[in-house]
Amino acid sequence: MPEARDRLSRAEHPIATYRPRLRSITLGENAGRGDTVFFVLEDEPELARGSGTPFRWRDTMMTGIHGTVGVAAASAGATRRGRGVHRRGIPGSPGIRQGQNVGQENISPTVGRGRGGRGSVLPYWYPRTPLRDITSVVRAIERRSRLREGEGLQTGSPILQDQQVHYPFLSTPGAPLEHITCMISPKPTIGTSRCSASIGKVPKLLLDITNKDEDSGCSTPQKMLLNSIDTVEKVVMEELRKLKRTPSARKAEREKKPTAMAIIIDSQFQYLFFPICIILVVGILSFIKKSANSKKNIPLPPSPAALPVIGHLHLLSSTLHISFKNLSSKYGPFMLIRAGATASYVVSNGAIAKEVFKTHDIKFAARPEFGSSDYQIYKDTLFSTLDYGKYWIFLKKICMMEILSTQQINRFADTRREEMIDLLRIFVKKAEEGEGCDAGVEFMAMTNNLISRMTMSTRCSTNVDETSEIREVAKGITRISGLLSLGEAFTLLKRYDVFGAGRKVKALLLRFNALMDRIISKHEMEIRGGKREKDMMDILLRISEDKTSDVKLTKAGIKGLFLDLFLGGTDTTSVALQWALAELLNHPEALKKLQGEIDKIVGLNRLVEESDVPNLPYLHAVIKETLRLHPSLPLVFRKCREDCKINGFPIAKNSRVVVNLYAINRDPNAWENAAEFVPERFLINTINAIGHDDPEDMKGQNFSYVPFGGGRRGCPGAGLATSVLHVTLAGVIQCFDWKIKGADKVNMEEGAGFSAAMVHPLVCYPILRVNPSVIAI
Ligand code: HEM
Repeated sequence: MPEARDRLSRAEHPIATYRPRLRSITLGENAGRGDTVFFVLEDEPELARGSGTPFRWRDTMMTGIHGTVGVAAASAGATRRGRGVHRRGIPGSPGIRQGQNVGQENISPTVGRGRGGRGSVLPYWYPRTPLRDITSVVRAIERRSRLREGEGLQTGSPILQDQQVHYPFLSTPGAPLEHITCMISPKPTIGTSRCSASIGKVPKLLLDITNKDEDSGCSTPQKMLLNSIDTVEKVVMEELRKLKRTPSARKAEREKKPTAMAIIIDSQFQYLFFPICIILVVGILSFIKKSANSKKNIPLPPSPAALPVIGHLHLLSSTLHISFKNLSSKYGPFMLIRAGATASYVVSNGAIAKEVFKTHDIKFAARPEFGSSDYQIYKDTLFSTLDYGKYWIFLKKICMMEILSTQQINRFADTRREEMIDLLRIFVKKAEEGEGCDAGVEFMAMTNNLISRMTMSTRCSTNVDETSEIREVAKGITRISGLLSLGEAFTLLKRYDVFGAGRKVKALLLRFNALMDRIISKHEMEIRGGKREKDMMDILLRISEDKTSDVKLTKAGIKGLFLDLFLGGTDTTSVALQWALAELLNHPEALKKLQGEIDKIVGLNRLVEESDVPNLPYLHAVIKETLRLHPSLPLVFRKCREDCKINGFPIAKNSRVVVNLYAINRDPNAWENAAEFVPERFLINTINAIGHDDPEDMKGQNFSYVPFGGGRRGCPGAGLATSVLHVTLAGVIQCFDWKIKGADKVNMEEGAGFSAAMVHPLVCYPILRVNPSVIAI
């Protein structure tokens, strides 16, 4: 109201002003008996005869309907100040022409500034827009009355046929006018069952207002009029809102809108239609299963509030281990997390990890099925994913007694040294050229060469055809496995390989298969030619020929084991080296301390050797602290083989358990300043919770420190990995000072994927600090 009321400056009674032009009309069935009376304002004859009415009908949507109608004395049933039904209902309708001021249709075109000036038929304070609405209503009433007189019956609104007014909330053009007519009619019209009898209260209200206006002398007439308009507006808008909710209005709205289904089917996303349906079905099934479980009163560990279908997926980021850790600080060290249809018990402290790795070791000695399994041509031979059973035990024995035994690792000490020297030479070259290098890339090349040489006596850099192809395959598999985890989340969805990741893995594995066939035949030929046993392939081929063994190692078995050695042994070790160097660069005092220790024990005149490593406790501490903060495989997946209890909660057979090594290694209840890089914590010369002097502490016997997992399925490559890590880092620190490229600190952001690598490449400058002749074989 402020605008209209601000305009009030002089008292003038509207009824007195317009009485000469008022004409009364009666409506409804009782027309003639004076039941419902309306006052209609007629055009002033001299203006009506002119080129246009002063009401500017031609400028509004009511163009061409001029004639008798003006304003009912009490402004029946319309809104004021331009907020009327027409304008609100029809954005951009032709009713308001461009350039025409909104809410000004009552102003005579002859009056420049309007408002009660000469030539205006309305007092200056009169509200501007309701006129059209009121007029259309009154015309409707008039036509209805005329029709009744002519036909005796009314079956619909005559206004519908000629006015074609569109309203946003009803699809039928003009329907609201019909409803307004109904509102104004004191009794429902015969034959129009659509209007409720209850909405006929508006006319009575209007009459009350009219009478009150005439009688009352308590306020200025302008205020009375505006108050009346307020009241009428409220009632009419309320009635319109009710009409909007009628079944017919809703039905019309529904017919107007396309369904979500139609949108999906018509759109470019139609290929997502079936996956979405499947996801929904899976979600519903898992929900039913969950509620069935809760009805059975099976106690469940704490769990965040889940969403239908996706469960807790919305709480998980691509760095899953960090999301789990954050959730565990809220929901405790043993929680239930659902990703789509897959539920996992997540373990985040050493005490519960001990139950999985030690107390119930054999019950958790299996791996859950992964999304990739259906596309895994090695699914029955891959050591790391095989179910616990006779064949897995047989392969584990081969790993621990033959290819990854301490004896075998020692046999390859020279190979490790050669590969380390090659790496250091690359850094010398960079130092001489003053160039920066991506240390991560160089570490990766080195571990690849090392594994290739140990497994099949070939190097990536010298045998481009074979080993670089293996490297490419291994990298591809690791990368795509991230995609597979989505199908994994929706267990049923993986069958459909929605994202095509399964097919890509299969293609890579077929490449690997062909490559391995070539390498195996080459080795077989060499063995037939009397070559002595040199590498892991020779060992495995010998075992495969063993007729006395009750389990046979097939060619497929050899390939599966090799794939595991490549997948498990390259990324993990190079990523750990990268983190170790990055932490040392961010902690120069630790770097200096390590250099001091190596200088003291080894000096600057010879290159550090594996035999020096036991005398370098700070080096051990640095590697341990690195693996504590950055375990290369931060999550360990296990499947429960028998019903059992963990942390007091019953765990059903086939349940999936995820041990979050990352969270355990950073548990603030087990570690002081858990997130800080403090290698000294491993130097304390007493048996403490961490067990520094416990030689088993890297083998998963101390369950607050589990970088290699634990129990039967713990990492079989831990011995090899630690040998490589110690001597390589020692050489890199002994021979060079390091500067970070372009910043004071290395960005330590952790990336997604199985091997928690650094997000940003570790680009740094080596500065030689030993005589280059030291770096020689
Ligand atoms: C820093 C280096 C490494 C780290 C941090 C690491 C960590 C791990 C972890 C956490 C597991 C899962 C253990 C569990 O389920 O409890 C694992 C499994 C495995 N690792 Fe490693 N690993 C490393 C290096 C290696 C190397 C060098 C090899 C072999 C050349 C290797 C071969 C394997 C294999 C074959 C498995 C599967 C064992 C099974 O399923 O029974 N790893 N590793």
